[in-house]
Amino acid sequence: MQVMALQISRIAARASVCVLSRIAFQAAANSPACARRGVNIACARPRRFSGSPASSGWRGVPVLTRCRSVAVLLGTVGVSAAAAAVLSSSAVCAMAARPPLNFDSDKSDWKEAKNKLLSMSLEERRKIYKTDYISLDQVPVWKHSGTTSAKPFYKANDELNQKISLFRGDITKLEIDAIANAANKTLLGGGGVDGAIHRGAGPLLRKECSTLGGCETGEAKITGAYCLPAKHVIHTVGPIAHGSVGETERQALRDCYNNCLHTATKNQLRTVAFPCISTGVYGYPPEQAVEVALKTVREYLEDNSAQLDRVIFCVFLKSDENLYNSQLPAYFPKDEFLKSKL
Ligand SMILES: NC(=O)c1ccc[n+]([C@H]2O[C@H](COP(=O)([O-])OP(=O)(O)OC[C@H]3O[C@@H](n4cnc5c(N)ncnc54)[C@H](O)[C@@H]3O)[C@@H](O)[C@H]2O)c1
Repeated sequence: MQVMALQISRIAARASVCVLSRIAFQAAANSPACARRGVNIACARPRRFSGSPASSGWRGVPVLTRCRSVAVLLGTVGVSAAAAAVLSSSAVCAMAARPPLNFDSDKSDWKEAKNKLLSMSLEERRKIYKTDYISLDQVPVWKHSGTTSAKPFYKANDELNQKISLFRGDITKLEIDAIANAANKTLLGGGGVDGAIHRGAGPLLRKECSTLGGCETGEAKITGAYCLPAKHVIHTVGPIAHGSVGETERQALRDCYNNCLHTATKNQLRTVAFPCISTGVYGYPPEQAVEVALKTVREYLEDNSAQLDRVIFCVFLKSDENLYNSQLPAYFPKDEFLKSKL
């Protein structure tokens, strides 16, 4: 913003100097005094020759008055040029005096910080992370272990199988386009994965979240990720099940995965990671949640595979890792797996 102000002030200063000096010289050029001396002033607008140069000029105006008006004009030019110089130099000083943007302070402007981070190169961003990071090439594509009892629900599709990963670890370390957050309706942070994401991102995440007006169950809202290795956080609110799950809870959990994927592709994001939404404090039984998660992601990829490169199921608990390993072959079967079943 300062740069723009600086440029505008410079342009305005130059324009005023040019206009005023042109008027001043024009006045001087037309004065009979110049005509007598045969002075040819370059900036006077060339006119088609129509008789002697003295034929026009300030006929009937006293010489002293003419000199005074030219002096006033030139003085104005001088003053405006000086004012422009002062303005532009003070703007430059103001910019130079500004401390560097602190991405981990709630005193910083979250919009400015978010835009700055999104414009940075990967190397520059890596200096901002508050945590160590795991790049995408360190997250392998899921591979069948070969032994499973799960009956396949879909045809084998190797293109889709190449877009799925199962990763056990801390979602806040993943250096990808977006991580999903199992938030609550306030979007102002809490505990579990929500708390970890807010701690890793720093206070500007909460600052941006506070402008979103909360989030309904099943909805998804996107923000920057600030000091996290991910570029964005997609916040979603899972259903509170507390052990019992009906169609309402199933549909709400489906909506969480669908709306997060839709938010990602709408923002041209191609790599997304999900925690096990609702299976912690919200009490959704993990063995039921895994089926909703895999089915929803499979069906979204059937229709939108060109828009996504990787969907990572980021589990935290060993029990969840075992669940996903046992269920993945049914939702993402592979050819030789099917042949062996026939
Ligand atoms: N778990 C807590 O102690 C606690 C306390 C208050 C609020 N919350 C949060 O819980 C509510 C949402 O419940 P929820 O069951 O959807 O979420 P959750 O309680 O965070 O659990 C969701 C899943 O995320 C897993 N998880 C936890 N930390 C990480 C991590 N760093 N990386 C990857 N996965 C992780 C966790 O094991 C569980 O499988 C929200 O209010 C939110 O603020 C959690």
